[in-house]
This record gives sequence, C-alpha cells and structure tokens, in this order.
Amino acid sequence: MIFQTFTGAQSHMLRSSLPALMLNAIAIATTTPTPALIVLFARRWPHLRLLREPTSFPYFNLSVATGTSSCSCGNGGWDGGLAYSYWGGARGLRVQAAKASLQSTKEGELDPRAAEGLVGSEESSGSHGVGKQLLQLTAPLHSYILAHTPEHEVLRELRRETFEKWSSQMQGQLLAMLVKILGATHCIEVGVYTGYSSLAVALALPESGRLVVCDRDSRSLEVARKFYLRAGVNHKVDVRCGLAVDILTDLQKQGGIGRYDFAFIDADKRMYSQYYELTLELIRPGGLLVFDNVLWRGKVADSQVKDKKTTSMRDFNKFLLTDSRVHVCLIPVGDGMMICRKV
Ligand SMILES: C[S@@+](CC[C@H](N)C(=O)[O-])C[C@H]1O[C@@H](n2cnc3c(N)ncnc32)[C@H](O)[C@@H]1O
Repeated sequence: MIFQTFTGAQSHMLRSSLPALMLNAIAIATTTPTPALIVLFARRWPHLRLLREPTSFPYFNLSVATGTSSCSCGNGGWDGGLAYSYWGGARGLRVQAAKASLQSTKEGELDPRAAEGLVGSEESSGSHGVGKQLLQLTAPLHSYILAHTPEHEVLRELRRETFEKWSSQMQGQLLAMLVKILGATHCIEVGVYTGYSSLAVALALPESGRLVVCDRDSRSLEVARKFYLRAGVNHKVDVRCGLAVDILTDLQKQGGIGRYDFAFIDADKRMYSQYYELTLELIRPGGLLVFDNVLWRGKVADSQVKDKKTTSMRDFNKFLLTDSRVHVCLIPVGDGMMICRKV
C-alpha cells in the first residue's frame, strides 16, 4: 500500500542516498517498541551519521543522515523531506511504501523543476488539467517556510524534547494566528499529546483567556503540563484527562453552550463527526472549529483506498461541504486542516 507519493526529485534523492538496507533497518526498528534497535543500526551502518540521540519518554525520535540527505524517524514522525508519516500505527508499512515508490521510479524520471518546487500541474496531473501550477512542498521550500515561521522558544524546546513533526511549527503558528484574529478568549482543544498545538494557542491568548484541553492519555498530559509551566501559561490552561466525548458533554452541561470562540480537534479521527456536533454547540456564531488530518496523508483523494479511517474522513469532509451551519476552508498545511466558521 502506498502511503506517500514522491515527486521525481524526492524519489531520485531517496534512490541515490538512502540504501535499501537502511530502509529495511528502519522498517524493522520502527516497528519494535524500543528505539534501541534503530540506534544499533544507525551506529553500525558505515555511511550513516547519527545526528541526534533519540529522545526517550514517551515518544522517541531519531535523526540520521547519509551523504547528502537526512531523515528523522520515530514513533511520532518521519520527516526530513524524504518521507513523512504522521501518527502511530503501521510504521513499517510506511517505509515499505518508500521502498515501493523507489522501485517504481524509472531512471531519467527526474523533473528538474520538481527540485525547484514548481511542477506544471497540467502536465503532472494528467487528465485533471488544473489551470495553474501547483506548488510542491520540497525539502528546501519547507526549510525556507520554517525559517520564516516564528516559534516561541518553549514551543521549540517542546518539539525537540518530545518529538518532531513536519507540520507542527506551521500548524502552531496558524492556530495562534487564527486565535489572535478572532480575538478569542475561550478555546478548546481535543487531543493534546505533549501539548505543542495547545501551547501555541495558550501563548496566543490574552492573560484573561482560557483554554480547556482534553486527552485520554495522562502521561502525555503530564508532559504538556510541564511545558505550559515552563512557558508561563499554566494558569490559562484547564487540563482534563478523559474521553473527549465525556469532556465535551461536561462542558455543555457546565453552561458552555455558545461560550467558546475557538476549538482545535485532533483526537481519534473516526470520532470527528461526533466531536463536530458536540463542539459546534459550544462555539459561538462566528467562532471557529479547526480539524486536523483531514487529508489523511492524501488517502482521502485516492478512491482505491477504502479502509475505515479514510472512508470516515472522506465522509466527514463531504458532509461539512453541505452543512449550512458552517462555512469551510480546507488547507493543505500539515496533513490537511479544515477550518469551519460557525454561521
Ligand atoms: C494527534 S495527537 C494530538 C496532537 C496535538 N494536538 C498537537 O498537534 O500537538 C492525538 C491525541 O488524541 C488523544 N486521543 C485519542 N483519542 C482520544 C479520545 N477518545 N479522547 C481523548 N483523547 C484522545 C491521544 O491520546 C493523543 O494524545
């Protein structure tokens, strides 16, 4: 199964600088519960440099490099401009996807324009015939964007100490900007992990602002709390541990209907419809609901992919398009973000 499509330039880069053996090693290592194996492989492979020792609790992450390119892998992300996978699950399969993509790339397929970040979509998209050029998010372009995206020092520490995700910096900045544009004072986050996005929102709130965050994983919440404290925003964040449906229902019962300005939803994807209905009640007219991962690594656009998570995300996106209670805007930041403004 292909999880990631590579441009000609990316495939070329993969082919020339990441030996299949290394991919195999990473495939094995990332499907084990411990980072020890991957460190072992990284140390033994003669052309591989260990850029950074892996982080440990609770989500390890490791950066390695060969001659010209580098990549990070771990149970939270796989990045570096070569491949990107977002969250948990069949990590080995993603590496197999990279290998499959390598094998299917023919010699001489490299399009020099792809390396520069621009590919004529009329040619590259075949019969779709989109009139304008599509911007490819290549590694250099991605680095350029990140270099021009501000990031609070504690957000950077959080990202480095706990995990590294391609989209986190851009997403965090986008969420913070939306909160500021709205003048939001009451926010919700569903799905906290170690707190990157919620910290970005909390930092954007005024001193009197409040953010209710919920997650079912108490260990992740402990890490998040540590960073809220470090950034001096602990007093703005109301941390609740439990199932999101229960906590959103509690907020309704506690007089929260129509009281909130902004919500970011980033927990279990198959529950998005339920989270939408519950959160929509909590948000005031003119407020925003933002859903993460709505492109589901591009699988929503591939009619051949019919697994339950992809199908439910596809159905959710389709439903939103015709729901007169919101205006929507789908943007390809990270794994796709759906911004819904309550009418
Ligand atoms: C993708 S992570 C959140 C990442 C975070 N929003 C960020 O961008 O920094 C998803 C989180 O949702 C939590 N989660 C999944 N299902 C949940 C549920 N039913 N109720 C509460 N939390 C849940 C997981 O424990 C995990 O920490």
